[in-house]
Amino acid sequence: MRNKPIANVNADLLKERKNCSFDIEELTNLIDGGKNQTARRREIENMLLKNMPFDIIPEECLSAKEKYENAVRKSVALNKIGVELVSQVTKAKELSDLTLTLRRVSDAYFREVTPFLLHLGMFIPTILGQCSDEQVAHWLPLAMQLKIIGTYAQTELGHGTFIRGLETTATYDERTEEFVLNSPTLSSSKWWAGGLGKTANHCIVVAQLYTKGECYGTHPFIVQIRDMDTHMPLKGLKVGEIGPRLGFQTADNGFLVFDNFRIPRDSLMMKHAKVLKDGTYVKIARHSKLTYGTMIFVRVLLVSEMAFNLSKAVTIAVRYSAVRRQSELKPNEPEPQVLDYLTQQHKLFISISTVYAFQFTSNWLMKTYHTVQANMKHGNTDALPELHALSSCLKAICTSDCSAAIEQCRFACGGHGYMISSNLPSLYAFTTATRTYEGDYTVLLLQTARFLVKTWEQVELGNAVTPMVAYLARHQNREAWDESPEGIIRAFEAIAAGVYQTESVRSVSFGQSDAIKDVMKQLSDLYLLYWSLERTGDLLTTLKSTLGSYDGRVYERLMEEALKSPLNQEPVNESFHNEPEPQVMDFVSQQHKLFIGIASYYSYSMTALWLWDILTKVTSELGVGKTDRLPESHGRAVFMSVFNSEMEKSVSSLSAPLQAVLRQLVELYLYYWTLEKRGDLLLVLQSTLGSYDGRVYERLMEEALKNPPNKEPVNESFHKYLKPFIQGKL
Ligand SMILES: CC/C=C\C/C=C\C/C=C\C/C=C\CC/C=C/C(=O)SCCNC(=O)CCNC(=O)[C@H](O)C(C)(C)COP(=O)(O)OP(=O)(O)OC[C@H]1O[C@@H](n2cnc3c(N)ncnc32)[C@H](O)[C@@H]1OP(=O)(O)O
Ligand SMILES: Cc1cc2nc3c(=O)[nH]c(=O)nc-3n(C[C@H](O)[C@H](O)[C@H](O)COP(=O)(O)OP(=O)(O)OC[C@H]3O[C@@H](n4cnc5c(N)ncnc54)[C@H](O)[C@@H]3O)c2cc1C
Repeated sequence: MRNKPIANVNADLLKERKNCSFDIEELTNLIDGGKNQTARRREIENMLLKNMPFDIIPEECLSAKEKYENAVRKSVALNKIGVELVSQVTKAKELSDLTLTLRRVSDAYFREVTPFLLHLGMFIPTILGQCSDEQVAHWLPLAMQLKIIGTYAQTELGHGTFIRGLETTATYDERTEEFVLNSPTLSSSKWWAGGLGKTANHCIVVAQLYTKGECYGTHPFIVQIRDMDTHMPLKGLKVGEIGPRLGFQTADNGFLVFDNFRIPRDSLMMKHAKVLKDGTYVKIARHSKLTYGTMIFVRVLLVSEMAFNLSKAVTIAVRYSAVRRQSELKPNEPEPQVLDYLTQQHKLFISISTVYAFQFTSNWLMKTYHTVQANMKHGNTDALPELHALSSCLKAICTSDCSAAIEQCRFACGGHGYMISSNLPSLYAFTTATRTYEGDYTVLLLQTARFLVKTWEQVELGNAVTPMVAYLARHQNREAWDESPEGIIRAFEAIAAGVYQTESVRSVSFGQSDAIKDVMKQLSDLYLLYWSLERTGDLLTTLKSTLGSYDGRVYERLMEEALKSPLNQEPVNESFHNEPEPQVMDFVSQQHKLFIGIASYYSYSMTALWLWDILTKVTSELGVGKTDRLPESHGRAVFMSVFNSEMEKSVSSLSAPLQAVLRQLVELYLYYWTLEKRGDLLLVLQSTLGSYDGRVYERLMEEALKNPPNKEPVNESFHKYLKPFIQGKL
C-alpha cells in the first residue's frame, strides 16, 4: 500500500511534502489514466516487487560476465511473472497497460537493462507489424510465452542510418525453396542488436532480397540462430558480443555473420511482400516504407520512455535537494536546503515541466499512431508520411532534451550525483544512447525538414495540407514568417508546444481539482516560457533589422532607432559629472581577444626571422614544387618552440620589466594554444574509431573477439536459468 507513513523520514523532506498545494493521489490518478488504473498498477507492482531477486553484490561491482549472468537471473524471475500475467489478459488495452507497467517496474530489477529488451521492444512488435496473419499465428504465441527469444538485427558495421545501403544478402534458391543468407564483406556484419550476443535464439534479420537475379531492396526475415537445446550457434553463423560500451552493459549487444546460411522460404516476413515458391516476387504494400514500421513504433514509445527516465532523474534530484544543506547565507543560522536556491530551482523545475510535456505529448502521439495504423489496415496510407515526420522529430528532440536534462539533474546533486549508486550516471548512459539509436538525432530532424519543405511547396501552390501543418498556410505573410531553416525549426517547436498546451489542458479539464489545474498550468507555462527564452532568436518574426528591411529605408530606420536609445533621452549623461565609464580595454574578454593577437605578432616575427635563415636550405633540399603544406599542428609546434627559444636569446639584453612582459607573452601563446588544441594533443587516442590507419571495422571486430563473453560459445546462465525457463521447468 502506498502513502503509508514511513518511519525515520528526513524532516526536511516531510516538511516539503506537507507544503504540497494539491492532493498527490489525484495527480497520480491523472498520470495513470484513472483511479482503477492506479490500483491495478500498484497490484502488479506489489506482486513483482515481492518476488524480486535481490543483488548480493551491487550490479556495478561485478565483472562484465557476472553482470550479464546476474541480469539473466533477474530477467528470468521477472519474465516468469510477466508471462503468467500476460496469459490472464483478454483485452488489447489491458495488455498495453500491463506491458507498460512491466516495463516500468523492470527498472527496479535492473540498474542497467534486461537482455530481453529487444525481444519485448522490437522482436514482438516486428512480428505483429511485418508478418502475414498465418505467420503471426505461428510466431506470436511462441514469442509471447518466451518459448523463443528474439532480437532485431538491422544495423551493420558499415551502415546504420542508411538502411538502403545494408549489404547482407538473402538470395532465393527456388530449387530448395530456401533463402541463402550471406555477409559478403566485413562491413556487412550485423552489429549492435541487443540480446544477440549471448541470449537470443531467434533474430529478425534485415537483408537485401534477391530473386531471379534481381534485387528488391531490404526486407525483414525471421531466423533461428541457436540450437534450441544446446544453445550453440547454428552452422554457417558467427555470433558474439560486441564488447564494453557506455551503457547497455547487460543488454549483450551482438554481432552476426552469415556464410551461406540457409533458411526456409517462409522466413521472409510476408505482410508487405511475398516470394512465391517459383521465386516470383509479389509486392503487397501500398507504401514502399512499410517495412520500416517497427522503427516508427519504437520512436513513438521512446517519447514515453524519456518522460519516465527523466521523471526518475528529477525525482532523485529534487528529493536530494530537499535533504542537502550547503553554504552559510547568514552567520549562525542553519545552512539552507539547496532546493531553496533559485539557481537550483532553475536546474530542476524545467525538468519537471519537461516530464509532463513529454508524457502528455506521448499519450497523444500513441493515440495518433494507433489511428494511423487502423487506417492503414483499410489500405489508407495517406497519414504515414506525417506520422513518420512527427515521430522522427519528437523522438529526436525528446531524447536529446532528456539526456541534457538528466545531466542537469546530476549537476544538481553535486559530487554525489557522480556516484553510480545515485543511479544518475546509468540513467544518463541509457538515455544518451537513445539520441543515436532508432535513428540518429540529426538524420531524423532532416527527415522532418524534408516533410516540411514538401508541405511548404503544397502551401505555396495553394493546396490543402493536414491540420497539423495548416499553420504554414496561416503564416504566408512574409512579415511574420520566413522559410529559412530556423523558421522551419521554430514552426515545428511551435507544434510540439501546441500539442503539449492543448493536451495538458484537455487532460486536466474534467474532474480534477483547481489545485491540480493550477499546478499543471504553471508547469505548462514554465515549459513554454523556458523554450521561448531559450529560442528567442528563432521566435523573432521579422528580421528585426534596420539594414535588411523590406522597404530599404535603411538610413531613416537607423536614425529612428538611434533616437529611441535611452542615452538620448537626456542631453547630458550623469557620467559627465560623475566617474567615467570603464574603458573596453578593462574587460577581460576584450583582453582575451587582444593579448593573444599581440603574443601571436611576436611569435610570427621571431619565427619569420628564424625561418628566413633556413628557408633556402629547405627549398633546395625538397624542391619548391614538392613541399606539401605543413600540417597545422606541426606549424604550431614550430611557432611555439621558435618563439620560446628566440625570445630567450633576444631578451637577455633587455631591461628586467620588459623581459618579464615578453616572457608572459610566450607563456600566454603556449597556454592559449594548448587549451585551444587540447584534442590534437592527446597522443594516445586508444580508440577503435580514431586509429591512424582507419581500419575501423577490422579493429571493432578484433576487439569484440577479445571480449571475455566470447571465449565460451554458450554462457552457463543458459543451462542454469534460460533453458529451464524456456522449457517451463523453472
Ligand atoms: C513494451 C515495450 C517494452 C520495452 C520498451 C522499452 C523501450 C523502447 C523499446 C525498444 C527500444 C529498446 C532498444 C532499442 C535498441 C535500438 C534499436 C535500433 O536502433 S534498431 C535500428 C534502427 N535504425 C534506424 O532507425 C535507422 C535510421 N534510418 C532510417 O530510418 C532511414 O534509413 C532513413 C529514414 C534515414 C532514410 O531512409 P531511406 O530509405 O534512405 O529513405 P529516403 O531518405 O530516401 O526517403 C524516401 C522517402 O521515404 C520516406 N520515409 C523514410 N522513412 C520512412 C518511414 N519510416 N515511414 C514512412 N516514410 C518514410 C522519406 O521521408 C521520403 O519521403 P519523400 O520521398 O520525401 O516523400
Ligand atoms: C545502445 C545501442 C543499441 C542499439 N541497438 C540496436 C539494435 O538492437 N538493432 C539494430 O539494428 N541497431 C541497433 N543500434 C544501432 C543504431 O540504430 C545505429 O547506431 C543508429 O541508427 C545510427 O546509425 P550509425 O551508427 O550508422 O550512425 P551514422 O549514420 O554513421 O552516424 C554518424 C554521424 O553521421 C551523421 N550522418 C549520417 N547520415 C547523415 C545524413 N544523411 N545527413 C547528415 N548527417 C548524417 C550522423 O548525424 C552522425 O553524426 C544500436 C545502437 C546503440 C548505440
